[in-house]
Amino acid sequence: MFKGKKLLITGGTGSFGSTVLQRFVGSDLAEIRIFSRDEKKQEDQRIQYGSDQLSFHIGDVRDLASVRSAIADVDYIFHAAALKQVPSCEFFPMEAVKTNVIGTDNVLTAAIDAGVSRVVCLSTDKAVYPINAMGISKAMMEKVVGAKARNSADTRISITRYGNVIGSRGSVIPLFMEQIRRGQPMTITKPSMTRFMMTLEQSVDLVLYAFEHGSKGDIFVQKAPAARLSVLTEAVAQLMNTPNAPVKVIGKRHGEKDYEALLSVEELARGQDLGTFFRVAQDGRSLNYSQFITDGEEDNDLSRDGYHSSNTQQLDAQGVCDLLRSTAALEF
Ligand SMILES: O=c1ccn([C@@H]2O[C@H](COP(=O)(O)OP(=O)(O)O[C@H]3O[C@H](CO)[C@H](O)[C@H](O)[C@H]3O)[C@@H](O)[C@H]2O)c(=O)[nH]1
Repeated sequence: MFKGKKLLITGGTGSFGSTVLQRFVGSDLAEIRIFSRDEKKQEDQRIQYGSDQLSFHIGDVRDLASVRSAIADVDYIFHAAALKQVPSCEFFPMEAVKTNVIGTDNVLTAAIDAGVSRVVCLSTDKAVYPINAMGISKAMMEKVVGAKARNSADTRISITRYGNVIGSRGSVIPLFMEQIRRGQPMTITKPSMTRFMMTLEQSVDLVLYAFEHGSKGDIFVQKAPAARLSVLTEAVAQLMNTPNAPVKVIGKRHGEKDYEALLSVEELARGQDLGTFFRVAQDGRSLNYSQFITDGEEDNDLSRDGYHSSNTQQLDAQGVCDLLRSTAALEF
């Protein structure tokens, strides 16, 4: 599928893009094109890989013209560019709208116009029952993707949703590690909070699965275990050989949830369980609702709970340690 093709990664200098590069540099892709705003991070990747297979485009998904020029002649897109920090999006919600909603609309408009054959858009568990600006903007992003997917004949667009990615840039585990190194207490917001835990490699697997199997508008979710924050600090302390490292409870930050959902009740009821993944197909009905009174389907069983970080498999400290040890981005 990839042989001789050109792949564009928006937000390609982030944690996800870097993991894709580790896997695909040297593959039979003709070109991997990185699209992002930060010239320094692009320069770092250019030096790190020193590969002719890579090309770099400076631009911003908010700017349709820059997106169009980067997308010309591309076959596939992984759309990872996003504002993703919960607290900062709470303070600057319109910035989240510009990047996550309008930016996605720009990427898909340009992709459809350019005849790109497949696009996978990355979303997050925070888009399910969203309560913060980041999640709300990602939920809107999913709606934009759904609408674009419905109306595009030649470009197959799907979505992946996943939870917290261990060791991703700006996330809590590297922060805890840094705090221990500096002899500071680990700042924990609420010990009983749970978060899904996925590795960067799993996030790439999910995108590749969606890329290969996605029909238009499909949402793919990877099943994942979760852990309480208290278990997370215990595991990090253990791996850093500081079992008695102090912890300071600082309270929930703006917009945070006690637990995250990867599938709503309705999505779980109509989703397909594929073993490792769930697939939620797009609702294929048109806006002509009157016909559904006669042709409509029975509601599925809505009695089950959604799929969330408090009812999935819960890891103990040993389980978290095993996961963290397998994460290349973390050096203990
Ligand atoms: O000093 C801190 C900072 C955070 N946390 C807690 O650690 C957990 C994870 O926090 P992160 O900041 O690592 O992640 P978020 O859950 O806020 O959001 C992250 O996960 C999302 C997916 O759910 C997106 O990927 C997003 O980009 C990414 O920041 C949260 O329960 C948070 O309350 C602490 O205990 N102490």
